[in-house]
Amino acid sequence: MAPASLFRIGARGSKLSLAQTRLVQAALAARLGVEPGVLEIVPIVTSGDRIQDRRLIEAGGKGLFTKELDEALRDGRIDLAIHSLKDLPTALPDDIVLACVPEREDPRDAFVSLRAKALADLPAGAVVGTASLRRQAQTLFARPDLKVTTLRGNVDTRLAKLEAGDVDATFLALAGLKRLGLESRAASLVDPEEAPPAACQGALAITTRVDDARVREALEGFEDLNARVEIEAERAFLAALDGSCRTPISALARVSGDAISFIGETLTPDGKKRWQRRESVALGDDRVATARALGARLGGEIRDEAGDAIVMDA
Ligand SMILES: NCc1[nH]cc(CCC(=O)O)c1CC(=O)O
Repeated sequence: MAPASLFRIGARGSKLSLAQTRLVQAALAARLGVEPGVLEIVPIVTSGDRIQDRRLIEAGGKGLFTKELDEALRDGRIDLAIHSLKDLPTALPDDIVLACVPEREDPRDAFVSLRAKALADLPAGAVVGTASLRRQAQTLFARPDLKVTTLRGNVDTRLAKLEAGDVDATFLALAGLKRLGLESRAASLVDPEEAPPAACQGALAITTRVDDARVREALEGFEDLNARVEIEAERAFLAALDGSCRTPISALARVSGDAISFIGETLTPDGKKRWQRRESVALGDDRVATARALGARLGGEIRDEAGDAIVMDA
């Protein structure tokens, strides 16, 4: 007889999403002292997965990957939803809450290439493929002599295209490679001081209904407070910059003891201009409030400084 379901966990059905959802399932089951099987995984197809036309994805923004999960929470088809935090919009619907941020995986980008150990080693004119506007801009900022092109698809597809020689190099989140057991594909790791990753990279989000006390209670103690503090700083930075999908934005906060250090930047898509801030402050008693204030202030400073230069036309 199948065990009774305690909670149903919704997530996108992609390989990476299911891999990270299984990790959460195992860790949460261990924390609650139950068999993993009673936390049932329910794959949910999102508009972002269905729509093949990139322009529609850009028009709909990040919400295209979360709307169906929010609806499944509302309908009671699932009790909690797992997201990559970097794909979660900064503003959530009023009835949905970011209930828990589990332990964060390594936030760094991996440089992946069969031709070079690092970006600096690529020959002039080499082609770096990535669908990420941020990675394109950072590449051109560091190496204006390279070519950038879009490289789409899931992690497997992108690695296959690299192997087929479509591009000379790409960047992938190390966290995703690790969760898929593909860490060995990383030729090197990007130093966040040189090119910070996407805000919230490597972190996962567990969302639920605001009024679901049973789930919120079960998630208490599963949160990693340092990860929460870091992502709150990074999301506040994003929100202050009004991160449209068309603005390359990077942000990384790291908590160490009572201090938080933050590095964040935005660039023009052609990589010709970059606005960057870095700062460390003491966290004090209200760690989340301090982190949010820091991210919001630094994001606001960059917004004021860059002004129209970062409001891109389509
Ligand atoms: N943009 C897609 C995406 N969203 C989350 C991850 C995995 C890493 C993470 O959890 O931050 C990836 C793949 C990538 O950027 O290489």
